[in-house]
Amino acid sequence: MILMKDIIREGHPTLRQVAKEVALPLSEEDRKIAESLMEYVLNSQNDELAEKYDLRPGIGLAAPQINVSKRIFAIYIEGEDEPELDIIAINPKIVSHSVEQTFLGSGEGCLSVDRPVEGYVPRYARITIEAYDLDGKKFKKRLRGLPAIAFQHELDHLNGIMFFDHIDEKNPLKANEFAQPLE
Ligand SMILES: OCN(O)CCCc1ccccc1
Ligand code: NI
Repeated sequence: MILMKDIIREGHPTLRQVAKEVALPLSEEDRKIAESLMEYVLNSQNDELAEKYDLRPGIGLAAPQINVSKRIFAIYIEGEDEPELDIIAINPKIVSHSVEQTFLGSGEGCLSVDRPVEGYVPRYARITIEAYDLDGKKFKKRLRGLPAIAFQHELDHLNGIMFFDHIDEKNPLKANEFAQPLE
């Protein structure tokens, strides 16, 4: 299982690389990588396991964060009756997006960043995405809210982008006129 010691931190060059597309159907090795990312995300949201293994909670994890420069990530966001988003995404793409932007009022963090970085991270408010699942089957989703933000945060990792790259240096808490905070 993935532990915090397996997660590389800012300064590690792999976090700034553009990750490689993955061959389909998935090799056994790539399938195990994808499953281990989701296993970490779920474990980290389980209070008992997170405490037992000293895991920092995260709603997503991308392969580059365990020093695997491949276009794979996992996201799990709990919901009322069912998860808001529960995906393993292989070779993910944003195929269209709103002009309108959004941002988390509390800013963003990252398992690969061991410090708080203040500031709004502007994201597209609504996105249409395409990706492949573990079985190599293509799927398409329309996302908004936290699922849309999380998808963009993880996709950034596959392109060597960190959340703080989007924060306005001069005025970190400036939200441009298009951006509506996500309540
Ligand atoms: O890349 C995964 N990660 O570092 C865990 C946190 C993900 C995250 C996603 C959206 C907004 C805030 C934090
Ligand atoms: Ni991150």
